Amino acid sequence: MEFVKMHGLGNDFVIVDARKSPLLERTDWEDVAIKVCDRHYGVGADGLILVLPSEIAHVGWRILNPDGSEPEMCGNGIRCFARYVYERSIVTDKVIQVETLAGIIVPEIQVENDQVVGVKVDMGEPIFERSKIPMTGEGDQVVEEEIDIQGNPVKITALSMGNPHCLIYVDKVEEAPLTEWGPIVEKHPLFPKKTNVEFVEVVNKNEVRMHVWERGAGPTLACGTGACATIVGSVLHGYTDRKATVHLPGGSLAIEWDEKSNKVFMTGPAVEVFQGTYPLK
Ligand SMILES: N[C@@H](CCC[C@H](N)C(=O)O)C(=O)O
Repeated sequence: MEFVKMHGLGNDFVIVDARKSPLLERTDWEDVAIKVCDRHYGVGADGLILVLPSEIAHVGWRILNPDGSEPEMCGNGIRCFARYVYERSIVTDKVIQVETLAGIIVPEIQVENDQVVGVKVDMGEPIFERSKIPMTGEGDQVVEEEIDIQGNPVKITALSMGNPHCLIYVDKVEEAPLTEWGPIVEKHPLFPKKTNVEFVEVVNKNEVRMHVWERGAGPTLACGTGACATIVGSVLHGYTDRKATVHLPGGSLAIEWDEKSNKVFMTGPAVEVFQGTYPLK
């Protein structure tokens, strides 16, 4: 299997063109993802991304987490995917429609002097309805809801960017109990499909710092959908403006929650690291 390794702010992916036989017919991609993403015995990545045909968009994709689970969307991954399909002329338009489990997502390739300098993505509208996040419990929206984590009362704000996110605001993100509470909240019974967990420190009206524990992956250097959820949640709380920067361990993302369209836009880099061949059985 030929692949390309790419990353967006250190959130890294193995990308495979699976549009043709025999890859198109494979039914064991969950197992392949577990093996390929392994950092000791595989290529090492935060996700496996497949390029697929689509009947309703320019191109289709699948993304699989390192544990083999299938998320609905991935912000950093879709920027890498967009650059991959554009630079290989799989899609020649700079505005690319991608069929995902979260609907059609539209990344736009940014070019300066014939070089791709970044990707801006129309990430669609945030979803607040509890049942659609999905979450169990009472009440329509989940803003500052108290849950118990190891005997500590903790306020959470939750929403979906196609995939579920649970925000926890902290004074200092460096001191947040990421690896301790992350897996507990990820698998909390309130989230029937599990959740991504973001610890957020508000710096000012235009900047936040965020560390993420990703569903099915653990701590990663960045999360695009998480950055979008962070700014949407921060606007709801009155902590930031609609246009703000999210600083992550791997770098920064520019996020805008547009008032008119209600859509969230994410802008950031997509970098190719190397190409290779992986032996599939
Ligand atoms: N890193 C991603 C999110 C990948 C999916 C996530 N692990 C999930 O299960 O929802 C991003 O950049 O958004």
